Amino acid sequence: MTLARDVTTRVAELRRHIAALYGDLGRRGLVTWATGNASARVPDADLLVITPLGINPDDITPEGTVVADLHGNVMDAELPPSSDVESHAYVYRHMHQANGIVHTHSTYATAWAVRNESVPCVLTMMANEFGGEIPVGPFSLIGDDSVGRQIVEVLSTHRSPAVLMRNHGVYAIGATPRDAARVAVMCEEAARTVHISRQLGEPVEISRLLVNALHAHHRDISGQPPLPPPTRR
Ligand SMILES: O=C(CO)[C@@H](O)[C@@H](O)COP(=O)(O)O
Repeated sequence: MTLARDVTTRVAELRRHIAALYGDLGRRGLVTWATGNASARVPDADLLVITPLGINPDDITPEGTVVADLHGNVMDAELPPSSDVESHAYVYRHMHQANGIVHTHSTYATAWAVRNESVPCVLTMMANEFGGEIPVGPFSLIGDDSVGRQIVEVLSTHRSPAVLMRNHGVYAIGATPRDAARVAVMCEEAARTVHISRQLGEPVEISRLLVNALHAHHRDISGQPPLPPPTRR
């Protein structure tokens, strides 16, 4: 594959960034051995950079990441791509503000996914970050774009930038790969706290009005624009 020099530079930067970010997810305990993946859109190039198949975060290197097009076709790689490459590509094609995706099987969030239960919005940090509940998507087979289709479908009716895929794990979307990683960390934090709260009794809800006010205020002070609804193509 021959890329323009500026695209080559961007790809090299994103390869380093995705390798570092995935290593960090491992050190935080969000990805254990090879139970997740991460990707970045390459700006203005219809390409993405994604972690390779079955990689332990301790072992990832920039050279080991995979460059693919936005249909999941591998363009440059030493290793096979993540089995989710077509799903990440589908999300980038349909959510134009998404520039990073992180997938984890983090324990508490995945426990909610196994129960097919959304995490209710009962924390101010959830209102800030997710603008409501963290929804659950349906069971989807892995290996093609099925998971991506469901991510786009579910997130089109929620403000949350994360979705729990039933019997599977977390997919977090961000305006940058680092934002997606932050969303994945927040998702696990929320799932853990709400789970522990439920062991003590029934969590007290936050009204929709207050959730809206908190979310709007957070957007104003953080400068994070909301991800616009997905477009269907
Ligand atoms: O969730 C699953 C399998 O259950 C996969 O997405 C996960 O293990 C990561 O797979 P990849 O190593 O990215 O192919």
